[in-house]
Amino acid sequence: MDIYQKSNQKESQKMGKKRKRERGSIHPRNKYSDNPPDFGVLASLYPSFQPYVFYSREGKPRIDWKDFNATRELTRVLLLHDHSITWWIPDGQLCPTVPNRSNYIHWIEDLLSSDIIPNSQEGNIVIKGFDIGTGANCIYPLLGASLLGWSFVGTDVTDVALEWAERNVKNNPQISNLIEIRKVDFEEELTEKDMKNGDKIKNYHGPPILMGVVKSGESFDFCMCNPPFFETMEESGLNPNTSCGGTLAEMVCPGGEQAFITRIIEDSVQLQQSFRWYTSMVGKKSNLKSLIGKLREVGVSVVKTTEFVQGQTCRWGVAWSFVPPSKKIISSHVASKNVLTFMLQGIQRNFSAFHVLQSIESFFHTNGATCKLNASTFHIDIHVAMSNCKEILKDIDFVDQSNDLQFRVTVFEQIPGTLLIRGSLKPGETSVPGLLSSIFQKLEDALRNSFCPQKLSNSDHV
Ligand SMILES: C[S@@+](CC[C@H](N)C(=O)[O-])C[C@H]1O[C@@H](n2cnc3c(N)ncnc32)[C@H](O)[C@@H]1O
Repeated sequence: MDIYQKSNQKESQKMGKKRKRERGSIHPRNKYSDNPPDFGVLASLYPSFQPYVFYSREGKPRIDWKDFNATRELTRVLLLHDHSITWWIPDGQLCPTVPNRSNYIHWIEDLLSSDIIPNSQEGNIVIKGFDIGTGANCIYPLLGASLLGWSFVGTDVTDVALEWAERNVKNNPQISNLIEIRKVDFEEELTEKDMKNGDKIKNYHGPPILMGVVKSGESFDFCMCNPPFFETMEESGLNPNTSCGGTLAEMVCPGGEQAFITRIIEDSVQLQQSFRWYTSMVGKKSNLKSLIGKLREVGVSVVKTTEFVQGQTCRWGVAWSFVPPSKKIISSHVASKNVLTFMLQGIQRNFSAFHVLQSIESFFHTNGATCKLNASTFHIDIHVAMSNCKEILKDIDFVDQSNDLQFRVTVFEQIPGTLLIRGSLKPGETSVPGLLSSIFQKLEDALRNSFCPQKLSNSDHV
């Protein structure tokens, strides 16, 4: 290899790493994050896997991702080898990839251990999860129970999914007491014609999802869902590069994932804090945006999103809660000596952080202050000359007219729809006690009126 090829190779490695960083990557706690499965080693340990492994010209062991039998056998040996799970699914059922599904489990683990909402768990209580549409593969309960000791209710609607999920649980007595498979009862069966006409039906009208399935008095730490992504079976066949199987009932729902997840949101409004976190996987980024809008409309207290990237597959995760966020994050007017902050929650969808920044500038500007806006760092340096700013200082009776005030206001995006506004005195600057805080109170009222009028009362008590 000459030097040119070498540098080309280095360059493409660099580009590869850059692309990977840009697109996100496997969760750092994922078992396969530093150790991707070695098909050669697996083939030597598991003869049943051998026939599916071939070697590239460079001598790298590979499998044919379009061969359902190969992907199913890979999942079987990975679950056995790395998780001591005995597992199988019948032909044609959706075949999960283990590293990919593990990312979702680890993201939920992050949410549960974060202090975004207060942790209600004390002591060593087993975490309770609810897997909506667990499938024949029952992958999330099996992984969650074996990796983290979580307990699960896994639901489904089809006989084959329920029968095989039960089998997969029973075949693993070491964790079977942690998993309950629950049948979703419903009267009206969706016909194949209904499913195929899915693109004409935007509202979900299938079997119950949470309401009517969650029993009275039950509560869970989280729910999770890999929803039927597609509106039609034709749409589900768009990716010719993989063959993970998947039947009509597994892959398709009238209205697609948008309708399915919207129903989960509607159910969550009824069930409120019966779940600490509601979560779902989202297959299309365009759907994520409108789902976040819907979540803001129904007044959830927190929304979090993530990207799951595994090889060529990219999916998103959305999580929300009705539990009031930890005081630490949202407390209004946290005053340290020269720094004040307040949160603006429930900002209407059509407004961005930049709109808020501009509105802060115009608030001070129309009140006679001098402002210098820096759009790249989202801050404004403000100079309030007492003699020019009578309006803003009205009702503030302790002002020493001889002193000017210089401070910086910065806008931080916390989560979608929530901004943190921070005001800090210029280094070395001192202020009449309470002056900055009084000005800030006026700014907060003005911003709330402009950007989140309906949230005025809500934000007062969180
Ligand atoms: C895309 S598959 C996911 C299977 C598995 N969780 C996975 O990640 O591989 C969607 C599953 O949801 C089930 N399903 C559809 N509607 C449902 C409902 N209302 N309640 C529970 N499960 C449902 C389907 O039968 C199917 O098994």
